[in-house]
Amino acid sequence: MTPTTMTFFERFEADILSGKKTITLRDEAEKHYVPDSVVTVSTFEDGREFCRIKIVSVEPVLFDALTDYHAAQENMTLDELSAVIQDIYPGIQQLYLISYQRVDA
Ligand SMILES: CC(=O)Nc1cc[nH]c(=O)n1
Repeated sequence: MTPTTMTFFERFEADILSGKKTITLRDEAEKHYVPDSVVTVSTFEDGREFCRIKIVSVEPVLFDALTDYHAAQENMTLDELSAVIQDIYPGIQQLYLISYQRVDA
């Protein structure tokens, strides 16, 4: 079934709303998003809905293959992105790069 919701940590909300963060890296459990589908986005902490996004693409990427380009799309340095991903997904190599566009409400 096509997922219709996605959660983000509250600390990412401003970057998503401003268009500075245009990708998210997720694990195996969240690889089933479908390009062109529209997803309601809410905060992980309290489930507050704050926007909708259209999924552009879903591609596998290894943690060790992350680059400055990926980091820029997350509005981070590569060191910051690596630390964030290691914190959220400790020890995971296989990630899924989900690219998205904000959809007007
Ligand atoms: C809630 C949650 O897992 N949020 C994540 C995980 C990875 N990247 C991201 O932007 N947000």
